[in-house]
Amino acid sequence: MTQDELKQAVAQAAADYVAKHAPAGSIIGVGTGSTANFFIDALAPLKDRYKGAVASSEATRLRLEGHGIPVLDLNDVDDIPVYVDGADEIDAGLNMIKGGGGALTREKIVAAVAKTFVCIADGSKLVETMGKFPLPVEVIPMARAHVARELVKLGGRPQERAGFVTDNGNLILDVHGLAITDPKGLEAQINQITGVVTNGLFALRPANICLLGTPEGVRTLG
Ligand SMILES: O=C[C@H](O)[C@H](O)[C@H](O)COP(=O)(O)O
Repeated sequence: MTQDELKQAVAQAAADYVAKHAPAGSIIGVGTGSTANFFIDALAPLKDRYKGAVASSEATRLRLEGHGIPVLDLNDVDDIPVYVDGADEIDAGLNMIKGGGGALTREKIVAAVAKTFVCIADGSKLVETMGKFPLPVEVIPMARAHVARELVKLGGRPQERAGFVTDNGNLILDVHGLAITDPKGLEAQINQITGVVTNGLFALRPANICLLGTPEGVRTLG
C-alpha cells in the first residue's frame, strides 16, 4: 500500500469513529495536513448529520467549505465531542509532535476544547522516542533571536522555517537534535520561554486514541 492509501484508510476509519461516537447535531473538530485532508473528504458524505465543524487552520476551513460543511468560530462553540487530526510523530503513550504544516497553535486550542482527540497517522509516524522530526515552535517575530538562544540552552538546534508565516502572523522555529525523553516536561519548559506562542509537543494533552495505518490494516492504539 502507498502512504496515501494508508492515510486514506485511517481517514475512513476516523469518519466511521465519528459516525459512531459524535451525536447527531454536534460539531466536529478538524485538524490540518495531508491526513486530515483525507478525513475531510471522508467526512463530507456525513455532513448533514452534523451542525458543522471547527477548523484548526485556514487551509482546513477552505477545504471544509469546499465540501459545503459549515465552519463555526470556536468562540461560539461549547462542546466538541471528537477532534480528528494527524501527527508528525506519535509514541506509545500517544504523545505527539505536530506542526509540520505550521498549524500547531490552533490545533492545540481546538484539541483543548475537544473531549476525544483521535490521531490518524500512517505507521511511519509511530516512534519509540520523539525528536527525529524537528520540533516546531511558534514564535512572536520580535522574540526570534531570544527564543532561539533559549532553545539552544535546552540542547536543540533551532532553524527558522524560511519564508513561512503562521495563520496567526508568527514564525516557526524548527528545533533539530532533541531526544525527547520527557515530553510533558519539555512541552511545559518551552512554553515558559517568553515570546513562544506554543510548541508542537502534544503531551500535556495527548491523543485519546490513535488509528494507525499499516499494510495489515488499521490498528487502534489507546
Ligand atoms: O501543522 C500541521 C499538523 O500538525 C499536521 O497534523 C501534521 O504536520 C501531520 O501532517 P500530515 O498528515 O500531512 O503528515
